[in-house]
Amino acid sequence: MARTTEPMSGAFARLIEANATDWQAYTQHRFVRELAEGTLPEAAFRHYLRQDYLFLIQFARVWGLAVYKSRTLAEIRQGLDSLKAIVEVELGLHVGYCAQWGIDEAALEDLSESRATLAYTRYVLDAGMSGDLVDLHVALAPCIIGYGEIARWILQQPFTVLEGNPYADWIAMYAGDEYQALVASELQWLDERLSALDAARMAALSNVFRDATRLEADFWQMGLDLA
Ligand SMILES: Cc1ncc(C[n+]2csc(CCO)c2C)c(N)n1
Repeated sequence: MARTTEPMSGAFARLIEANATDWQAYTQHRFVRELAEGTLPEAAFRHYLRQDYLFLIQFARVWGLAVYKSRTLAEIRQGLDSLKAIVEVELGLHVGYCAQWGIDEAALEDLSESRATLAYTRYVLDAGMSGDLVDLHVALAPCIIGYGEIARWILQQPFTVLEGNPYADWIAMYAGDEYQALVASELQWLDERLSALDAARMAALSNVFRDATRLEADFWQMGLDLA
């Protein structure tokens, strides 16, 4: 597991700096702290897991949109690989993980989307539809890069308890090398694209990043509120 955090220094880091308060409210949310301590009510986590299943289905559509918004074969492949990863691997893992928490597949099929799930997923889809591939990736950054940072942050906190923590598997998955490598490659993709943009374009993207970050924080809050 990754135990150190290299401070980000590329163009993407400027989006975080410009939205530091929202970013911290998301990445250090009470849900995240209680997950780290192992004190999060299990009902909150179960609710989060159920809605996350619906979230992942919408994110498969987001990667389908990324394929459509691509300009090069390399970009199409990248979108397709992510789409296949969600549909063929991540959703299956999620269903298996939910089963460990006593949530069976039939219960997942029966769910309706909460307002927080609707707002966040449709926001990302709209950012991609009304913008270009960079808008789409910036809207995805709180999800992909945020979860990586959250897992690394958790491992550094003095209040974090991994032994006997019912959420230890969840933390280990996002702190693990495989997921952290995905975060690093997304960060590199964004740094390359963002470094070529002017201030006005960066300001517009900063708003997309801020909105998506707030909607991620609302997703945590949804878990706490319905517990
Ligand atoms: C609310 C919420 N936000 C982020 C993730 C993490 N996540 C979801 S899909 C994906 C990969 C994108 O291709 C990642 C990293 C989550 N599970 N739930």
